[in-house]
Amino acid sequence: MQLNVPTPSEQPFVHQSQLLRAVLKIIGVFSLLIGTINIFAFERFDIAAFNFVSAIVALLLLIYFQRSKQLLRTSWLTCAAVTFNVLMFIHLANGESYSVLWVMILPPIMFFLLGRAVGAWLTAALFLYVIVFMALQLPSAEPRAFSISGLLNITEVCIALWFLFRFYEGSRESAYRQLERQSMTDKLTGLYNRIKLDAVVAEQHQLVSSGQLKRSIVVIADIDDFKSINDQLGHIQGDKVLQHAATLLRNFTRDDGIIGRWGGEEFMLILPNYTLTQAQHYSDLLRRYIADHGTPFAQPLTMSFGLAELGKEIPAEQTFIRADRALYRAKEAGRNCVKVAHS
Ligand SMILES: Nc1nc2c(ncn2[C@@H]2O[C@H](COP(=O)(O)OP(=O)(O)OP(=O)(O)O)[C@@H](O)[C@H]2O)c(=O)[nH]1
Repeated sequence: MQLNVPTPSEQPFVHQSQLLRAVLKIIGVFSLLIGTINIFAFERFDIAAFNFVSAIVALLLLIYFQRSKQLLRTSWLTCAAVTFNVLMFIHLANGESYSVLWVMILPPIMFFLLGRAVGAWLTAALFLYVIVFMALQLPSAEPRAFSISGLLNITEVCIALWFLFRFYEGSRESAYRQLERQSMTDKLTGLYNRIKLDAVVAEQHQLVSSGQLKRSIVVIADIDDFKSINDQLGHIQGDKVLQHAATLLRNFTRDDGIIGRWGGEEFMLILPNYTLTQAQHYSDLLRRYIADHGTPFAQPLTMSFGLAELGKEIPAEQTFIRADRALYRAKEAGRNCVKVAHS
């Protein structure tokens, strides 16, 4: 259950940086392709020159970003370069051959890179500009038949939008999954946190109540005399002992149950389909496994265990209370032992 999760502070930066790099690469590749088409298919060297310049600008921005890591500045420069390029292309083509369609690639780029508010204002302003520009062309416009260049523009814009949205959605989904993992992970130990444990217990309770699961046992495991470990070694080393205890718990339980950090020096293990007797035996083996390993600082490490079965009729919180009372009895009995709450 160990999860490698980036720290929350680096997460948005990673996501935005990936987006920026993808946008610059897409712009670079597209500009090269379209420039080539403009030379060989239409002999529009002026437009092709713009395309090649924008490919070079995209490459330079990519290099600049790799070196400086200036996310916001590079995002603004990218948006400015793309806007300039699209508007120049529309002007050079006099708005003909569906060239105005290219304005459609601006919203995804601006929204991705500059955020919802700035993206909304900028794209609205650019759309307005293009509508006015087209309106001014109306008096001199002649009705034209659908042309090969019009078809190409439509195709290119569709492909560009497809790539942009496909990448964006993939990147958004992976960011969401990472956030989801973070929200259920205890930062210190990498085990499930209390939020996730509450959800697991609620789900198990529901399964037991509906008869889909025969039974489920909640085990609370607490490190003995952890305060004195902290006092002797200091808080930082105390954290390492907690991490070590988490590793031992994870290594022993593997797929047998669901394990997490309940809080402080307390852990919770949920054992679906175990009887109380089986869970008691299992917990005793776990107790011995931990005592045999000690702390990484050659000190004894023991844990006490309190067990309770999730009951059909009683609320899940009552099971926590009963398991906690059993744990209390284990502490009173001298620690390093397992006690069961019998209904
Ligand atoms: N290093 C470290 N210590 C913690 C953390 N969370 C809680 N603690 C410490 O855990 C200790 C728990 O102390 P007590 O509740 O007295 O329990 P105990 O010393 O383990 O005694 P028993 O449970 O009765 O065996 C306190 O000193 C807390 O400061 C943590 O994240 N890191």
